[in-house]
Amino acid sequence: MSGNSSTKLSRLKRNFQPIAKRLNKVLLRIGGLFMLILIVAYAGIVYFDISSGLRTHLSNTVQDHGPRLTAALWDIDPTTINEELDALAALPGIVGVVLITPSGARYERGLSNWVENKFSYSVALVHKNSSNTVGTLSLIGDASAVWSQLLSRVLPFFIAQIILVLGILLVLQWLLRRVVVRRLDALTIHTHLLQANRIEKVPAPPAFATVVQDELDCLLEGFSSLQGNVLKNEQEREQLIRALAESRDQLEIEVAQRTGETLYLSGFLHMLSKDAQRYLDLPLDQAQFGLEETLAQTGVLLGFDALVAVCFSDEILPEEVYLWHKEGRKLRADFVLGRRALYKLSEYNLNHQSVFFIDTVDELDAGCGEAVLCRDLNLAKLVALPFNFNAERLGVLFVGLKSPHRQYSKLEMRILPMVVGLCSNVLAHHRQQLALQEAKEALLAANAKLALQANHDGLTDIANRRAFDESLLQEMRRATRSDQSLLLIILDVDFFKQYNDSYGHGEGDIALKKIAAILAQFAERAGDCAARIGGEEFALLLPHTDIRIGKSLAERVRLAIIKLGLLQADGQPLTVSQGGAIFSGEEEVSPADFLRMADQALYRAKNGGRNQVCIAKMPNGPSAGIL
Ligand SMILES: Nc1nc2c(ncn2[C@@H]2O[C@H](COP(=O)(O)OP(=O)(O)OP(=O)(O)O)[C@@H](O)[C@H]2O)c(=O)[nH]1
Repeated sequence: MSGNSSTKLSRLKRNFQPIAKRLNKVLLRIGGLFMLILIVAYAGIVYFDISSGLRTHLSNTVQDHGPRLTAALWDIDPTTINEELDALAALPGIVGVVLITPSGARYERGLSNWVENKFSYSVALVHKNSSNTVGTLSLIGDASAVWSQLLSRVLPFFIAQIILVLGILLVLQWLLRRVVVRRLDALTIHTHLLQANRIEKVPAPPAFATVVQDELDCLLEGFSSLQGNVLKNEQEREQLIRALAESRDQLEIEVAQRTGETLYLSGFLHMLSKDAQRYLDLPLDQAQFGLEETLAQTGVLLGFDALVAVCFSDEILPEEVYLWHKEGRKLRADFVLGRRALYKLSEYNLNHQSVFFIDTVDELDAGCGEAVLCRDLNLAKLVALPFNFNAERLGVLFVGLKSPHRQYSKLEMRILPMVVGLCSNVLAHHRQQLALQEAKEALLAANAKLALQANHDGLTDIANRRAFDESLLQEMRRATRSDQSLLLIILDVDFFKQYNDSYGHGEGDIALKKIAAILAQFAERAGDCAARIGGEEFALLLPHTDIRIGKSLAERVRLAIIKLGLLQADGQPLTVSQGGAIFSGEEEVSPADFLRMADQALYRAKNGGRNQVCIAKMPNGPSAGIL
């Protein structure tokens, strides 16, 4: 306890002590007064008792000695009178004897001043026979004996009274201390300890046995009320704190649960998003495995027994079933749910994407798709979650349980739509990918056809003029870069007009095709090009071919065409004239110049009698001119 608290306690005690002291004084005075009254009363009683005893003693003495003294006075016998008087004076308690005769004679023994003595007894002595008074006898009692006797009797009483009163006072004081002062102390301490932060540890205030309407009672009542109020407030506060703590704990539990759920959900979402990402990277033919992996992960995580994603058939694909089963069970081969064959799965559920529970599999028709599914997969209950994509009914996800007692939890029912969302996205993506692939293939085919049409000659199926021009430019650049020679041969069918005229255009076309096919055989290397560049005019572009090889090759072409056996109407074989040119890669000529060179050589071949080969070199080259 601090110094300040001690001072406070002392001050409190000081404030209450005068009450106790006043009570002590009152008790002391009442006790003293009571004792005094008792002693005085007792002394009075004793005094009267002693004095009356003395009087009785004197009276009895007179009774004893009176007759003899009366007889002696009647007989006037002085001796006897004196003897009797001496005898009387010698008696205890008698300090003086006075006898006065009618004649005035006076006999005295001992104390003579009897008038002042309160304890004297006088009696007239009367002769029994004559009834004459013969004298007056006065006996003087011993006052000192009375006082000493009084003292001897009152003193013990006085002492006893003092002891008794003191004892009573002590007892009263003890009781007062016990009942009042100690309680005052207790109240003081109680008051001091009466603080809000330790109110529950403060002992109950002392209780008085009797109801005393004084300030202590008021104080006590006040303290009790105060403590009661404070305790009540404290209890209410504790209840509130407890309730608050309980609410906080509950809140913490809920937060933890929600956090757990959120973590679980986010983990699940993470898994799904990873799966979704994975699907994008999967080749088309592996989408099924990817989806079944997702179903497996979902089933294992949530503790289901089977997950089946049924994707309805459409114009592109037949019905697809993606399955995961805990024990590896498979579905019957002829299992078909179909877009409209769903048992009990109402139109409403399908249209509104709402979950449909099939709690009792036994209620299903034996032949329906769900019954087959449950039987094959040994399931007791199903939940069906339809899924759409772009307002198109895409399919249904079935989540099956083996035990009829296992329930679908709220958390699961929050997660499953995510799986459904993923399924619908994956399947839609899969189908879109397939459709896209088909479209792409068609486009590629169309493009290829177009490219073919753009670069190929429709009649002869070899390169056309456009492709030839590109090839010529390309190969001239390459020849320049690699410093390699490039051979260009222009071929023109001789007297083809006659042939046409003789056999018709159809036969002419056939001849052109056959010639083109021969040319294609001589342009098999990479970079070689056989093209139809005019009506009956062809070109051969052969990289890495020098003049010697070129001449030999042109000769073989000429012979090969003759060997086709195409004959003019006069029996002569259908021949071609060839004009060639060599580009060494060094000359600075354009494709048009190069082509013109070959054309000039062809012109010379025609003029030279046809069915022959003329090959020219660049005019600025080392061997320019016609060979
Ligand atoms: N059947 C057919 N004939 C064609 C085609 N293109 C051009 N011709 C014909 O080829 C002939 C070319 O005749 P000309 O230019 O007079 O030359 P030529 O008769 O071959 O005589 P020279 O070239 O001088 O030997 C024409 O009759 C054309 O009708 C074609 O695609 N099909």
